[in-house]
Amino acid sequence: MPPVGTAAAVPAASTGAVATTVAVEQVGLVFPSRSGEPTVALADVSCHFAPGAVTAIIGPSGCGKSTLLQIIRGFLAPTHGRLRFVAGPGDAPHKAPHSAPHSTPHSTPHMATVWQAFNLFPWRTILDNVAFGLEVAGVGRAEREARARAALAKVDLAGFERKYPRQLSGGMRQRVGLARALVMEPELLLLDEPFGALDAQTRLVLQEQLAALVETSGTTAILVTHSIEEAVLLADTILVMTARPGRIAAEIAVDLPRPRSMATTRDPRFAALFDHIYGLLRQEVIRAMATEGGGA
Ligand SMILES: Nc1ncnc2c1ncn2[C@@H]1O[C@H](COP(=O)(O)OP(=O)(O)OP(=O)(O)O)[C@@H](O)[C@H]1O
Repeated sequence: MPPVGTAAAVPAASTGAVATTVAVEQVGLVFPSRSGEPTVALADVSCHFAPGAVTAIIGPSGCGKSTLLQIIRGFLAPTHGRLRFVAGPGDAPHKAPHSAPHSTPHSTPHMATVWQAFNLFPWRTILDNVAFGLEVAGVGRAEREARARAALAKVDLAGFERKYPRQLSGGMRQRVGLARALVMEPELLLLDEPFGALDAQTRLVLQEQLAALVETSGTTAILVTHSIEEAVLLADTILVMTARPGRIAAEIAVDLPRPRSMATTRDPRFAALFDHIYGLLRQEVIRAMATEGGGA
């Protein structure tokens, strides 16, 4: 698993993230196979990730969600199609608009990723785990420690700086993972089932915390999840993917007010969105099961 947040260009402390638009244009990816049929993971995926907004990607297992994220991260090259990144101020509905909007083409934005596996270095303290990406980028000790402390405070882990990962619960370790991504002040934050390995109660608390963090960060965020509830709670837009080969089946705007919390899940609009997405997903899951059953 690659280390998190090790890109070379690190914004200076407290400058805040510059949001990035990601345009995915007719992207396809085929995994070759030495024996048997190649796997068509993605077919002609076109979608748009708005600057400063949270976009959730949801779809049946194996439809290519993680593959799409890996392409955006630059770890996989698409077989066809292209990606475009545009730097500019965030204009997500829940964030304050900037006074002089502008945007410029951008080669590769500064990205950070939070994976389901914690991937912390067991021999480093929590502070040194969070500061790792800054250390790799050559940021001096005093600044990186100050930034790491501030990131830990954002995820309610002030006071745990000198502990080691084994001394923390799973939920706390995942918050360290989140702090490690946030400390890099990424223009693009990629979240691949970040809470998938956690128990239900811890997951609820972390979803609420993440909702609060993304509301204030201004970073463009892409969240891959299996949870409809998580998608509706966190996202401005939800992309529902088809069964493999993955395409975008629907793009759904989530117009629930922010701040959102568990109380939001009792809003009738939440239930309506949940049912709509469940209906779309159910069709795709049944289609995926039929394809697998047919041996395709
Ligand atoms: N390195 C690889 N080589 C060959 N096939 C692969 C590789 N990585 C993924 N696949 C296949 O590509 C398809 C898409 O995989 P991917 O992990 O992107 O799906 P996903 O939607 O993220 O799945 P899940 O929800 O189960 O995590 C699957 O059929 C998977 O088996």
